[in-house]
Amino acid sequence: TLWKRFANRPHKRLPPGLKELPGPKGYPILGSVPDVPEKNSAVKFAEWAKEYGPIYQVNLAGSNHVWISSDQVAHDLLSKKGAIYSDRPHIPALIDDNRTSGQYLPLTSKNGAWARQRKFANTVMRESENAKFHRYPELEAKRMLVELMEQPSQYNHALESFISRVTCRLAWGHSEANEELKQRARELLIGVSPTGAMGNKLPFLMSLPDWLSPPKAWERRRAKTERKFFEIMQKDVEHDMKEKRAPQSWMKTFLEHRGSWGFQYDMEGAYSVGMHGIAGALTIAAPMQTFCLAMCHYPQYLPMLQEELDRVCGDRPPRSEDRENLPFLRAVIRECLRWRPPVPTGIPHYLIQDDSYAGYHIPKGSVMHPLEWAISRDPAMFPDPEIFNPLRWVKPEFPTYREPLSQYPTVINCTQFGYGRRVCQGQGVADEDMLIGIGSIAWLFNIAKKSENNSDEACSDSGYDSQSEAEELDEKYGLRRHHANATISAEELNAGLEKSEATEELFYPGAWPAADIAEDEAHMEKVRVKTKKSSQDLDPTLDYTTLLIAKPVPFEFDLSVRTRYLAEKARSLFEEERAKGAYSSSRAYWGESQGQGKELGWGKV
Ligand code: HEM
Repeated sequence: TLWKRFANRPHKRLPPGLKELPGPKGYPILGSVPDVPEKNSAVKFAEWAKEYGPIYQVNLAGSNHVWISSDQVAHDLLSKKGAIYSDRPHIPALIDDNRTSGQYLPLTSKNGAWARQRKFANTVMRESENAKFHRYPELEAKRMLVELMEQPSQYNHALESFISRVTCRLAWGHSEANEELKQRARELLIGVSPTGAMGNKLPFLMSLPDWLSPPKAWERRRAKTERKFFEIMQKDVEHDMKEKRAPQSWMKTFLEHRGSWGFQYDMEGAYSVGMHGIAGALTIAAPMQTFCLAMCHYPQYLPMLQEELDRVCGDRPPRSEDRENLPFLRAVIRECLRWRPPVPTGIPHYLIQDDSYAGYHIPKGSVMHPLEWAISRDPAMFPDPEIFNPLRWVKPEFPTYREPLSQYPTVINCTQFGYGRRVCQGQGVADEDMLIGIGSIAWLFNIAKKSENNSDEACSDSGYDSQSEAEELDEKYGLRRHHANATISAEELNAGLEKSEATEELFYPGAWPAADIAEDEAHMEKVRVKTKKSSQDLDPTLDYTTLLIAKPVPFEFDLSVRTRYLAEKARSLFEEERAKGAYSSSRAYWGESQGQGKELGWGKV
């Protein structure tokens, strides 16, 4: 009986007529924990889906986890049966119970706090969307471009700052707290990730006194610092409102109608705004970094993107109004989300009563994972799913093509934002940030794999008057130059694929490519074999971080301005805003060394 108690199925008694979900057997007590790698665990769960089907269960240290790898099944359960599938599982590493504390909307169970905070969030999101997000993304994109020109090797820092400054402005009206927000986001991500805080791997650590359990002490300091930070941010906006100088923000909207949200405890508004700040800062930089990675490995698409941006935007970076005229930019962004989903294992839902599906029993208490990694690789919907191919969204022969192209492709309502009642509330923000952020980068820069051949070739259309002037200016600005390819070589067109499959040279710009990469079955077989083999040898396009939100591990690549003219244009746009006092520097909230060794401050990450 002891064996049975710890064996790999929490519910052995099945309701009549129903079968048990298939799944790996696992080991006593630990279940399948030893079989799940920390790196790319989503790939492992997707491999199991090939073996056990689109819905299967896995025992992980005694709790039942159900993995869904089909959009249809995810909709049938998580959306259509939202009444019983919309709670959240318990996260052991947090000191306050995430399901009931009302501190973090994405982690709260379906209760009163969730309902009122979601309503509040809907209002503020709609309000900022209608105001084109107060142009904060466009303003911060100008700063990001200059930072990228100054220090291209710090690209991930510049991208994350862009996102966190925009989110900071949206949440509290200014960008001063951007470094603090990034740190709050990092620490919370560690706290909630199964591969992060020790308390999630060994929950008993959270029942010990703090002095005996460093992970618990770490979490207590994190939670206290976060609370204090949210409190300071709210007070600052209150103060600015009194002085009549508060820019538009979610916090300002909250305070203007303070009594009308139905919030029930003192800090509920502060947490609600703060949580949205954190959610924004956490997520959007991931697809932006994926974009850089994809452009290195599939270089055939950047010239197409630049042709579109040049045609539509000319000598300025993209603006919100350009959206409908930039279908290829939207296709590239949509493909970044599909190819490397920012939340590859999905954010789990929790089942509150026994259920059944297609003759299978799904026990109450199951943790339900919509496995984004697998859902976005369904070969019927996404032919050759391992390949980054934005054309699948803009060429009619692909199943994902949809008209009108002024609206589609769009990231809005895509599976990467989840399912049913818990669907992501920041989709509009993410959509805008990615359009402006990724569009601005592609407008100004060439991105290429680090290589000696392609870094310093002279370029006739660069806008430099002479080679020596170009070199002088590059030196002054610390820039590297790279010219846009007018002709895509067969090698580039087939980047990431087998060499033997080279297609003929293709001239661009002018039209969508005439030739598709990967046409015949034999070719695809090779691609698949290569993908599989290289994932074992750690394919560089699979080198992602292991926390719940996955970003490419920082990598080296060539980031170089396309022309001097554009570089100068970008600089003058930035200078114009700077002269108006638009950009403040970051503020340190906890004194020296960000409060190391003190009661409040940055925890070790
Ligand atoms: C590329 C960017 C983003 C991705 C991929 C993403 C993805 C997700 C996913 C998968 C969920 C869970 C849905 C479910 O449970 O079925 C979620 C929930 C949520 N997201 Fe996002 N998100 C992104 C950006 C944002 C931003 C910018 C914000 C806020 C400004 C935000 C706020 C939220 C909130 C509040 C929830 C919780 C909704 C609830 O539980 O009821 N997200 N997001």
